[in-house]
Amino acid sequence: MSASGPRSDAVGLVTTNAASPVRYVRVALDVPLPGLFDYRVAQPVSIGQRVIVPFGRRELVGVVIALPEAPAVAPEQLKSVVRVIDDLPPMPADWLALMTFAARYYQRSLGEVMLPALPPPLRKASVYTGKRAGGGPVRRLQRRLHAKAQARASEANAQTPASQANEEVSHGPRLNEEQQAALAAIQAIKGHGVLLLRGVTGSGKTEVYLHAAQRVLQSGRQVLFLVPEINLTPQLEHVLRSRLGVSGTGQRATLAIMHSGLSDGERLQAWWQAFTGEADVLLGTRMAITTPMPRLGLIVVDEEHDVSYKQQDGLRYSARDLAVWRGHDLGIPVVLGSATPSLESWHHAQQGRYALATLARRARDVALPDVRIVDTRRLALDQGFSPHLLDAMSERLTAGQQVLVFINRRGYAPVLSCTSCGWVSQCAHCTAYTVLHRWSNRSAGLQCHHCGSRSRVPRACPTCGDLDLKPMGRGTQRIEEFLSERFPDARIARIDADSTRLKGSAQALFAKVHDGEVDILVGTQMVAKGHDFANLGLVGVLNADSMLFAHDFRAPERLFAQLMQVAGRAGRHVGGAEVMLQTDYPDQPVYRALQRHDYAGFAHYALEERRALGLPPFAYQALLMAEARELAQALQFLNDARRLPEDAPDAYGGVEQIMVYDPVPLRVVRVANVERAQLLVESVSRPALQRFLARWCDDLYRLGRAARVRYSLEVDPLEI
Ligand SMILES: Nc1ncnc2c1ncn2[C@@H]1O[C@H](COP(=O)(O)OP(=O)(O)OP(=O)(O)O)[C@@H](O)[C@H]1O
Ligand SMILES: [Zn+2]
Repeated sequence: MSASGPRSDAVGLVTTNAASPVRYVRVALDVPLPGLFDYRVAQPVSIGQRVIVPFGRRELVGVVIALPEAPAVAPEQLKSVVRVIDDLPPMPADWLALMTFAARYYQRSLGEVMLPALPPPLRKASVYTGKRAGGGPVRRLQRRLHAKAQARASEANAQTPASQANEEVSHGPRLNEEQQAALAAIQAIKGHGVLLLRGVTGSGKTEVYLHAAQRVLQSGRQVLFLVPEINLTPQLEHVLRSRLGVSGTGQRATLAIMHSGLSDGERLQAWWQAFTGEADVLLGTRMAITTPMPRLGLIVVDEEHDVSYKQQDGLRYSARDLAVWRGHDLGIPVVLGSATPSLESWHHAQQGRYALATLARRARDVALPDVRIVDTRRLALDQGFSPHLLDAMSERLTAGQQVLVFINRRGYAPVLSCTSCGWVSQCAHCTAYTVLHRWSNRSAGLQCHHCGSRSRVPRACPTCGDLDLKPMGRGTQRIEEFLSERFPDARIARIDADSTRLKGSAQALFAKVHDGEVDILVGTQMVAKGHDFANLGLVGVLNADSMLFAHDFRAPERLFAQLMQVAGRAGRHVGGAEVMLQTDYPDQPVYRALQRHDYAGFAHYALEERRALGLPPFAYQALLMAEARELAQALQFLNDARRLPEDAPDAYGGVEQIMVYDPVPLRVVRVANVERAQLLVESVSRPALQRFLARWCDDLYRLGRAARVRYSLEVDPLEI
């Protein structure tokens, strides 16, 4: 397995050849302890190989990081490696370097970063040592693939030879001038460079990616495609399968898919195909970014602004940021595409650190939809709908077009309340209201969207006994119910996290919409992104105002992106489409910019504000979160954490560049009976912040053990 490009940061020293006897190995393990672990070893072993080692009373899989001359502890205390796993070549140096970078940047131990980056079967000791291990998961996979290939070969002999390789590659549309210019800009990148492709919704960014990918494949290299959501993989998979031509070998390029909806076996297969170079293209969600690919030549990050690229638990990495680092390390181009780039990426492009290509017009000869702002302040609304929106819906339905109603709230109603005493339904375990849900036509219940716990709908008010309990506000289910009464002939589909819980159900629902079997689509942000609807003439936006005054400084950016995305689903194949946005605040700059389809104007305004306030991308942040039974404990821990640098000012060199804020409770303080608080750390210098965090983490570890508080540190948090 050869890795290309310069190694910026070699993890180990040298890979010894198997002949010379290695006596000790230094291993990364996925355990909540800092540092690496030394073992004695009798078998030949190389850096990057996996080993099974005893740890406490368990056996764990670890990755060999170094082959030290002498162990870090007394040799007689060393335990021995149980087994050297040799079903794969050692993990390549560029992968080890990526993991080392991620561990350092996100302030986690190497093992906590490395092991979770591997498909689950590769990091479970039991699948190698158990009675039915059958040589381990990789050998089993190889046998399965081999058997499949043989079956296919004998079938092909019996019938006419019509395998995928001989299938006709379909040709896409001719690139327009803007698309050609964007493609040329990607091809002009020599070695590493990031290109930000800003293309309005429906401008044909996908075509640009495809052409860029095709060139890379022809030169014999691999392509990594990242999409923010599982739901977008089938659509892009279909396009890639029909469009990718030959790779460097003269064979039809092959594709592997990776996302969290796969079984462990499926994920291992996709990973293995990318790792061995058998797959030319890997299409996946954020987890795919850590897949080793020996011939990687291009990384594409579609919808690069999407928050789904940030992992929200465990190692809180940004797949987009890792993609940029990986491209740099390998000396290859990275394409970031979006209609509404993140302000971070946009800022880089403005400063010339990223190249910028713009697709200002839609690819098909249609105009962007008209955005109409409906001032709802003096209107009588019917279940949240203005007469304007209802009339417009009737018209579009009569004309045979589809309508999308967007509301970012699932369930029936966000809260149940008592009309006489004001009681509201609250979760017993969280500081949050419980949401009223319809489970079926006949049954309803209350559910907490924070801890997931469910309860029955009380028959009478728990405080005053009144029987008149009413749902307040509305979510997708109530909207769906209302619309089915209002438009009895229309076929209505609802797409949200509830209606798509079962595997494959989202895909089935989207297929119905694409096939024209749906007239009205009611959906949350799940429907907003990426989909190329052909016949959607009207988008109605309800309740956007609820996101206007969130305390997070990124809220306007996120709202604007979301509205641009959802508006962009309208009129993609035929013109004359319309977006109706209902609001009590028609003069908000976010809405005005949306009306003008003015991303650049919005970004300029938002960046100026960030600059004035010293917020990212003009500053760098990290967030320390603490969880405890009681808020006071969490706050105490954070206060102690805040004072740590005072005890050892010299060790924290450069601390004057660091701003540590006061600890604050989270907006939703209690979730599942755990109370939470957080502390923000900020600096105008990324290196200074990194230095501070590295030292701080060591001290936090000691503090945390004594305090019995669970804590986590997030670098570059997206929500504060
Ligand atoms: N050069 C072209 N000529 C004609 N049609 C094109 C061309 N390029 C793309 N298209 C079509 O335009 C439509 C929109 O393209 P695509 O879905 O790639 O847009 P996009 O930029 O990814 O949009 P979004 O950001 O909204 O997802 C598709 O139906 C695509 O087939
Ligand atoms: Zn709860």
